[in-house]
Amino acid sequence: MSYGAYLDIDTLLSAQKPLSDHHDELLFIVIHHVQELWMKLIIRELEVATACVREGDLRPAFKSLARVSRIQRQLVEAWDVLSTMTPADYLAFRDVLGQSSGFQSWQYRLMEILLGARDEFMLRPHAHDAAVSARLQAAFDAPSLYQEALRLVARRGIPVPESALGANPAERHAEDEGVVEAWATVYRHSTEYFDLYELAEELVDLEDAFQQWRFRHVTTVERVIGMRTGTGGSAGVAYLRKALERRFFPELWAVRGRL
Ligand code: HEM
Ligand SMILES: N[C@@H](CC(=O)c1ccccc1NC=O)C(=O)O
Repeated sequence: MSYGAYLDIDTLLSAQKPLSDHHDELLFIVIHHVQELWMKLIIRELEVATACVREGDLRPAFKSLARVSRIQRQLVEAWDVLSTMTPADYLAFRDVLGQSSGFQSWQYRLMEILLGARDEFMLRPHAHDAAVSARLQAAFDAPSLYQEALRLVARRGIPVPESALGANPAERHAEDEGVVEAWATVYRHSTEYFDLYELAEELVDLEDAFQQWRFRHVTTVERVIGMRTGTGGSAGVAYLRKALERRFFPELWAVRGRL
């Protein structure tokens, strides 16, 4: 066994296939590949963390979530490299992208779904791919990390509204006053519920970093293509700004104003 054989480096390094001769297209491809690889690991850790929370086994869940946080730092930092690409550098090869777009990143959607996002539009771009669709749909129909956290809170004897516990996990979770109250109990009695309190803070860290990623994405997009519409057919910057308003754990943010 050699380094190259074990890591299948030839496959890895043959996957960057620029369609133009423009210098920055390789950078554009590498950044996406790096981000997709990190997303692959995040998905695994989120699946493990969700299963652990379901079992009430928080120690390994914290280990996974700590790893997710560190990977997220890498994802956020990666924008710095891409922001060295000027509008002219990007526009030189943008045409070769056709109608392809980040909308079609199934791993990104899976991360959002595992965390608790539930929007039918997320599944549509993947309808043509049976394997991917099945994986997204399975996550969509299963309790999210957040739902498992709320179920654990309820099992500890803190009242959580039945609707938020997810009789139907595929239903969209809207901000719920009763859930804010449940988290307020955890935060007010943090010595009694220390592990739940720690879990809540880990989730806030995770959403904080996710928002930072979205913010750096939209800022990079604005500096590179301004207010142009996206190749995926959206309004571009305006759409991405709207996505910044989507929260996975709305009550964990709301509770901070109530303590
Ligand atoms: C110059 C670089 C980039 C530009 C100009 C850009 C532009 C855009 C635009 C305009 C959209 C909205 C969809 C559309 O209409 O096309 C979008 C969505 C998206 N992009 Fe990028 N992007 C860039 C780099 C990246 C990178 C490096 C990633 C990392 C994987 C990424 C991932 C995504 C994802 C996941 C979405 C969907 C977001 C959502 O629906 O909330 N993009 N991008
Ligand atoms: N939506 C971008 C294109 C784009 O960024 C993109 C195209 C193909 C593969 C990945 C992409 N990255 C993220 O959206 C644009 O409108 O320029």
